[in-house]
Amino acid sequence: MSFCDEIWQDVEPLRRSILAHPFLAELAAGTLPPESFRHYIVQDSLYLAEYSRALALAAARAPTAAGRLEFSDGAKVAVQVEEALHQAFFASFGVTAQMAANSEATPACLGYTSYLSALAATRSYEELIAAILPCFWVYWEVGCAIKPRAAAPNPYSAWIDTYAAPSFGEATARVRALVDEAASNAGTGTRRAMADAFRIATRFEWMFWDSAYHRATWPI
Ligand SMILES: Cc1ncc(CN)c(N)n1
Repeated sequence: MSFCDEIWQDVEPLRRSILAHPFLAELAAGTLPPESFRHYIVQDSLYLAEYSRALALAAARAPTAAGRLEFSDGAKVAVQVEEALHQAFFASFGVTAQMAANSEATPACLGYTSYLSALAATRSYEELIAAILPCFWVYWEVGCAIKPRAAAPNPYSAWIDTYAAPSFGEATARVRALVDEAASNAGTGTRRAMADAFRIATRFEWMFWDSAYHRATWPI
């Protein structure tokens, strides 16, 4: 079993909770309240700006050319491709540039991005890329799970299609291979830290959808 297979199995209960989350169930059914999706898409745009920085830092620290290429390309895609998706949703869900610019990151969004930034600043390349992986892999799993049962027509079909696209699956497989390669050269302590980082980032994925579903704000 590869390292990635092990850490994927380790987060099985979290993945089950993600797949069962009402945000995703209602998104698949096309019944998710537009306010919840608007909340998600604005927060996701804040998230992706920071995620792209984490990818750029991973690219800078990657020991191989394959890693530098993959993560620098990912940094570009996070800004260009996913932002284009967001802009299309902003237009159809009535979010103006001004509204997006004035939005503050929620605790879930800031927690996730700050965690990635902290790893990039103070931990190993191995831990950083393990924390980067759920953003690919969890979305790929969600996209593939939702697509066959999604209602049609569905106001969220562009979102579903993006994360069920074969090209997204291929990018996920390439990042997984980089994580496996890093783990195969790492000692026990680093591998344990990588598994922890992967689990924490997967938890943040659940929290991100949950926060959008409840349209969370700061409690004070
Ligand atoms: C929070 C989050 N995680 C993952 C993805 C997919 N790149 C995303 N758009 N947003």
